[in-house]
Amino acid sequence: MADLPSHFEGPVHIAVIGGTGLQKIDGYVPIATVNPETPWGYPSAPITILKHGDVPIAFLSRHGASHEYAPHEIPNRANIAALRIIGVRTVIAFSAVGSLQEEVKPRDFVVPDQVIDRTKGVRPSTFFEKGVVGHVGFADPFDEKIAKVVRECGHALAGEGVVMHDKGTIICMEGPQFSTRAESHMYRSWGGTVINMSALPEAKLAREAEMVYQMICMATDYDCWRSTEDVNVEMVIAHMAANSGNAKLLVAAVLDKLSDIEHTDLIQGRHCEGQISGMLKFMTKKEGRGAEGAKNAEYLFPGVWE
Ligand SMILES: CSC[C@H]1O[C@H](OP(=O)(O)O)[C@H](O)[C@@H]1O
Ligand SMILES: Nc1ncnc2[nH]cnc12
Repeated sequence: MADLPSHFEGPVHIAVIGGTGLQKIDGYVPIATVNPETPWGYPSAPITILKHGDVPIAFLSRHGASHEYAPHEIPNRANIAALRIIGVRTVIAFSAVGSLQEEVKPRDFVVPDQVIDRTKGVRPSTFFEKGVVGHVGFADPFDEKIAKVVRECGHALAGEGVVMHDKGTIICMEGPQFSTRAESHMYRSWGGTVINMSALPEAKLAREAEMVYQMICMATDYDCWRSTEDVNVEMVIAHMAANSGNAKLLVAAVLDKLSDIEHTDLIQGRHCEGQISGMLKFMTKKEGRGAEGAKNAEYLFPGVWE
């Protein structure tokens, strides 16, 4: 990667954020690595730009190039801001999750449609502060249009052994320790389908940044509610490694589908455009706006205060 250009001309509309066990995606030619410094610092790793026909793809490793960031240390604001500044409007986020339901077996995929926040407030989770107030709708944290594409791709790969669950609620816990048995049972009673440590604030920040965001989960364990074998890191890594072929097939199919001309407006996030930036100006009156907060919002949305 060292000798790749550190600049890429032209916007990249689609990004994949890879998580545990998906630190890179193979089969694509890398054409650049970019590492923008944002008002919130640098992303967790340089962003690789991959050649994919006429529709380049950005890839970012959530936990860093060597998995050096624990879930609570991930520079989520820098990650989302850096993707936004290079043009990304659609994020496919991949996550290794514990299953909270019998029918979601290790190595199955889930396209979540809801999330319950069990993080502990220690992660910076908004771009809007320091004299700029913004409240965004988050009733449906993921994007139904992208979810539909992911589901279709998943079901089309059934012959390859891909098992896809069309809906589900993620419990996003703080970690880095796994849950207690009592917590795991409680999450089940809440209707949780799967559990991870990284859906939030990533999804909230993507919403604030007017980006289309959909997580794809792959189950790696039954957490600790099932009283069989309790989750541990080796188990997570082993299932991820064993099924990484299918994970990559699925991601590739989704990228191919999203690159179709019919999805141009979707991947450019046209249906979200202006929803957040349009609201900011009316929220905090000009005379009360903080210089730093205003400058940060301007970074995300050039011209927002005009
Ligand atoms: C290694 S087990 C816990 C770890 O795995 C998941 O990572 P990611 O969502 O980035 O795939 C989970 O969220 C935890 O961060
Ligand atoms: N059981 C679990 N709890 C939280 N995050 C996870 N990631 C994978 N398995 C997990």
